[in-house]
Amino acid sequence: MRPLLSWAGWRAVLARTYSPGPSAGYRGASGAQGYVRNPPVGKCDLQGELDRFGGISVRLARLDALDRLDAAAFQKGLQAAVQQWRSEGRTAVWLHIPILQSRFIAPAASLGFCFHHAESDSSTLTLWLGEGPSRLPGYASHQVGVAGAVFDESTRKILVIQDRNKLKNMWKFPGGLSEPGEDIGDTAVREVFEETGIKSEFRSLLSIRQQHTNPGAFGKSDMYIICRLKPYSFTIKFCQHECLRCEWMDLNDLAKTENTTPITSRVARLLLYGYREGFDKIDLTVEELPAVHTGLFYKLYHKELPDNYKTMKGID
Ligand SMILES: NC(=O)C1=CN([C@@H]2O[C@H](COP(=O)(O)OP(=O)(O)OC[C@H]3O[C@@H](n4cnc5c(N)ncnc54)[C@H](O)[C@@H]3O)[C@@H](O)[C@H]2O)C=CC1
Ligand SMILES: [Mg+2]
Repeated sequence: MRPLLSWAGWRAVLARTYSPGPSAGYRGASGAQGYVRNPPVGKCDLQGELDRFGGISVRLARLDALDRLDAAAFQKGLQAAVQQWRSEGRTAVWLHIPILQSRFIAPAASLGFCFHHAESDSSTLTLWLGEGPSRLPGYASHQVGVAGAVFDESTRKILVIQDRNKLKNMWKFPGGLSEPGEDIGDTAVREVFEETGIKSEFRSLLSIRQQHTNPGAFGKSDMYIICRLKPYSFTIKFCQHECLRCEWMDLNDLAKTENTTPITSRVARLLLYGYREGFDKIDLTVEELPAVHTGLFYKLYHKELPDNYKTMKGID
């Protein structure tokens, strides 16, 4: 068996942090902005990253000798490293721990580290070193659910389901949770298809509900967004796992029935208003725009803006 890495060796490794250089370019999950890939440091190649807010990001997965390190040696080394970072004026430490190295969580916690977030295969702990209370941003605060109000203008019918897993069965729109990285409209179309077999396309965003300490969101806040969709198939083949019933219902009936949730009732009435007075009265439409700093694109939802206002041509 190879010997465990000594405290002195671990301290030397951990205490070595790096400053961003001109070739910085990597953006870490912790929000790390500048980063330089460093030359290997002996057997333990610590990738210490300094972010643009003066915090240090330590990824234990990048340490060569991790398997040979015991929790007590880690704690001593981390304590010494924190002391050094503090003396260097660092603002915070982000500690990324692979799930199989979770034995390092308790020693870090005993030094004041707290959980910031966890993904399926790793956890991230933080320690604020700066002045006053922590200014580190929290992790995701909401779960996002999206439903599709699939409305067929030619028949005035709307697609509704009753959820199999609810104690009280009320009519509601098919929908479900958004996948990471999924556009709102795509979630609505996917969920509607999975739950009802109906194919549809996105038209607009109709409403957003925000609810805090939601039991279905693990006590976090829930954002529930309802989209207007246009159907292009009509034969229902509903999911037996999730739905008890599914049907095309007259929009007037849905707007008047008591056997529905308040949010479904309100959106049915909103749709009826849009159907009679023009959907432009109720629709938030979407446009893709480029992000200035990242070169990425995003979707912006708002009431339709006349072209002359988009270009500001002829507007004083
Ligand atoms: N006011 C309304 O009309 C309602 C709105 N919502 C909103 O819809 C969104 C969620 O939609 P859903 O249709 O519930 O999600 P979903 O369609 O993504 O998933 C629901 C399915 O996930 C599975 N599932 C969920 N929790 C589970 C657990 N703990 N164990 C095992 N299986 C589980 C079940 O198969 C369940 O049928 C949320 O944003 C929520 O607030 C949900 C219900 C009613
Ligand atoms: Mg669902």
